[in-house]
Amino acid sequence: MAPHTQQLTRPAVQLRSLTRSFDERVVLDGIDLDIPAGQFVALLGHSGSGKSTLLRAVAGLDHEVTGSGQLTAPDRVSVVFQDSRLLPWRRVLANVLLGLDGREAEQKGREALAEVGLQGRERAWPSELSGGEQQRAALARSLVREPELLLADEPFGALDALTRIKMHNLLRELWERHRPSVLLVTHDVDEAIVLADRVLVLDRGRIGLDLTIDRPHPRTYRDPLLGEYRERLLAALGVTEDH
Ligand SMILES: Nc1ncnc2c1ncn2[C@@H]1O[C@H](COP(=O)(O)OP(=O)(O)OP(=O)(O)O)[C@@H](O)[C@H]1O
Repeated sequence: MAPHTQQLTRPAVQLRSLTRSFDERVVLDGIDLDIPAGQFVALLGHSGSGKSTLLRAVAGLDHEVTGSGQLTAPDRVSVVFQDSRLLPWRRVLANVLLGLDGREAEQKGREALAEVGLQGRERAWPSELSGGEQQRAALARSLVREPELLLADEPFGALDALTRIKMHNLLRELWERHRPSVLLVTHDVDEAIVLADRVLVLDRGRIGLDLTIDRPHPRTYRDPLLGEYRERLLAALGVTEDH
């Protein structure tokens, strides 16, 4: 079990020489990383580079792997996955409240659903929601727990391009309002630079590039000044624009 210690001082997440292996295969090879409280960080890397492994380690969900190193993360951590993981036999509000009881919790659940634009859908079944709405409900479920750290593993990967842009705006708005630290795993360089203030590239088990995106929000894909960041990230991923 990952050693999660209560952390009252900054940074929110601290990894020291974090190593994780599956059998003989080393996936994370001595990672050092600090994420200050309230920072929005995106994690890029090739398929199989270990992004999910890193996120699962920070979430304390990596029971199958062997590993070493030190890991500090806040107590209140929420995780959102590519698939909403709503329970099909529970209505939307009941899914959001899962494990929480009482009137106060219910009120917070209703407020969280309103925040993600699902007011009036409290009694719907998950199957009655679109993919984007299901991800909104998943975000509401994480919000209601007032996370200090939000971990998101390709949360918009299965959505169409238009819905994805709406979800980007929503996620950034929620972040502005609640200011959790965020670690967002994505394949999408544009998603990373539009949303995050800092982008990491995982390469051969290490952080190959740690890039601060110094542009104001809201950002759009068309911002020409984001082009330079895109190029640096693509180069770190071994992709050149003429391919
Ligand atoms: N439960 C497991 N058992 C054995 N090997 C695993 C397990 N989970 C992941 N791996 C291996 O660890 C490596 C990193 O996987 P991980 O899922 O972290 O990569 P990723 O960067 O998130 O990939 P993707 O972008 O495709 O989701 C891969 O080679 C994968 O095969």
